[in-house]
Amino acid sequence: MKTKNEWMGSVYGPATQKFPERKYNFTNLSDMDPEPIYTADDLEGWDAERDLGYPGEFPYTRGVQPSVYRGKLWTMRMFAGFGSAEQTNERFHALLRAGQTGLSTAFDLPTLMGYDSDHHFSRGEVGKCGVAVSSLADMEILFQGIDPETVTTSMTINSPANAIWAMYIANAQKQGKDLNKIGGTIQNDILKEFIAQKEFIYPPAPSVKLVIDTFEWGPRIVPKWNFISVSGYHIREAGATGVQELAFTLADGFHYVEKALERGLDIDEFAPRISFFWDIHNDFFEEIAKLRAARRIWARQMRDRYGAKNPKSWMLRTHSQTAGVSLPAQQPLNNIARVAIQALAAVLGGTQSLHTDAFDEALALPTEEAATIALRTQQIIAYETGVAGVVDPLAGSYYVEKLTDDIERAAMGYIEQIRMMGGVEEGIDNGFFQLEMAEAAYRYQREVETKDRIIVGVNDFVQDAVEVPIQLIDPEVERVQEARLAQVRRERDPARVEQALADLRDTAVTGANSMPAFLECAHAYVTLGEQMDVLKTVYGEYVEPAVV
Ligand SMILES: C[C@H](C(=O)O)C(=O)SCCNC(=O)CCNC(=O)[C@H](O)C(C)(C)COP(=O)(O)OP(=O)(O)OC[C@H]1O[C@@H](n2cnc3c(N)ncnc32)[C@H](O)[C@@H]1OP(=O)(O)O
Repeated sequence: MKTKNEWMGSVYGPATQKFPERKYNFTNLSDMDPEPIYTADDLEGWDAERDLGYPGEFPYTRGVQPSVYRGKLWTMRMFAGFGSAEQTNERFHALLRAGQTGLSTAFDLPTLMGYDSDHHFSRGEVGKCGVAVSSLADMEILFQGIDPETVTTSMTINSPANAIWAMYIANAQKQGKDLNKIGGTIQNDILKEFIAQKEFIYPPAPSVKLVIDTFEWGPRIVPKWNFISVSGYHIREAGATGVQELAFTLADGFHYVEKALERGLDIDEFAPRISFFWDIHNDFFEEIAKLRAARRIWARQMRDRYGAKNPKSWMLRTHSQTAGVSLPAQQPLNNIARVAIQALAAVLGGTQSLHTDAFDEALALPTEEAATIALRTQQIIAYETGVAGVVDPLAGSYYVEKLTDDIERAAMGYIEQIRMMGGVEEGIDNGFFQLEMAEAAYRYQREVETKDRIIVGVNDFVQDAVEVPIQLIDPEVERVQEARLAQVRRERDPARVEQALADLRDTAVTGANSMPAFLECAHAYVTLGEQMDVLKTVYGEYVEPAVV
């Protein structure tokens, strides 16, 4: 048989002289330039036992479970939340009735920033991009009729994660639920807030301390809970390439591991409950290879660098979401096709949990119809295409294996660079992440503007605007929240509130684990804003330095 080079020289070369390659930018979204073809010659030095293995075994390239989707389909977990707790509770029930298999909560901006709905900073934003939760009273309504022992719930909350998690747990305790049985995830990934999304309150060091409190407390008290979802999603949405997303996110994950080890925690006690979250963009094979490379890097580093012995500590389990940033407002119905392709990549990449974006995402929060089509897209992939019937069906593809290797190598290059500069917190301080991402975003935008990269409906194949109905938020929600907060403040025990806040403040002064104090605050109906404010008196507030 000919070698690849021989074929390129004797067959491909002459053929493309006669009929030249299209003048098009074939690079993927990480600026890697694929060759026209891959063969066994590209896998020289590749070792199937070392680099691929079997599903459910180190290094987990092929998936964390031996049976992957033949055992259990990925969790269909649609991110939802708007308006009041009552309205979101209704949407949650509708999604479960439609066949969704887990819940995922979107909070409004005031909640994400640690402000109560009646704070003057919250005006105009209450219930807009998610649900408003200011105290246990809201949490009780939000999850009414949903059993925390049978439905796992994710909550996208970062700076105020400890307080919101404590409210969820307090609500379960009030219903007499067994904390050993309740499962779910809090995002709780503050590092990517400093890198990308910018929803921070305190400076990096105390913020990371609060995260490590959950690493210590979670496995002992709520053992089935994933107390972190280390997130590449927001890094990617802020302009990073796929390789940068992978590298920066894994570097964040390693940073948390190192901080937990510094605290003296046992790696095999906390690491099995670290989870991840990736953004799945348009380049189909790049995204599949990214997920495979992510599992392999995590497994290798956790075993060989950090000395974890429990195989569960080596397994990178992940949620994925189709890329919001890839869904333009122009010709929005085309986004249904984009989401289907991205979701297929997430599934072929072996995700554990998936959110599919609604086609109207660029315009507003999804309407119920748009959210249902997005869920149905997952169900079509799961039940009609056959892709869930064979484990890691792309293994052994010359291209996919080579790309997995290349992405692993490129991401490890970044991870080593970050380690050399002194770690993630140093990279935040010196603007490294921001500059790298800005450069990548600029390059991408230039490619779009010069039509070096075609986005259908945006810079080519354009047509007149198509109107679609959008979801509007009733401003009345602000009044509902104000009234409920007033009632909470009137009816709670002020002495208990005062004591709970004093105890929470003490943890910031002494460095003690804050979770017991957050839990008591939740039970005492201390509001979110009051809790965040008392910690500000010790930790201060973070002001981002200018990056030049
Ligand atoms: C963009 C937006 C914003 O900011 O605005 C956002 O951030 S939205 C962000 C939204 N984020 C999310 O929704 C995060 C979602 N994350 C998660 O659900 C989790 O962290 C996850 C990724 C680990 C997935 O957890 P999950 O419970 O859904 O799924 P798992 O795969 O862990 O499955 C549940 C249980 O079934 C077991 N299991 C699963 N598959 C198999 C199999 N084939 N054979 C045997 N057992 C299996 C698992 O070990 C586990 O058990 P056991 O538990 O006993 O091990």
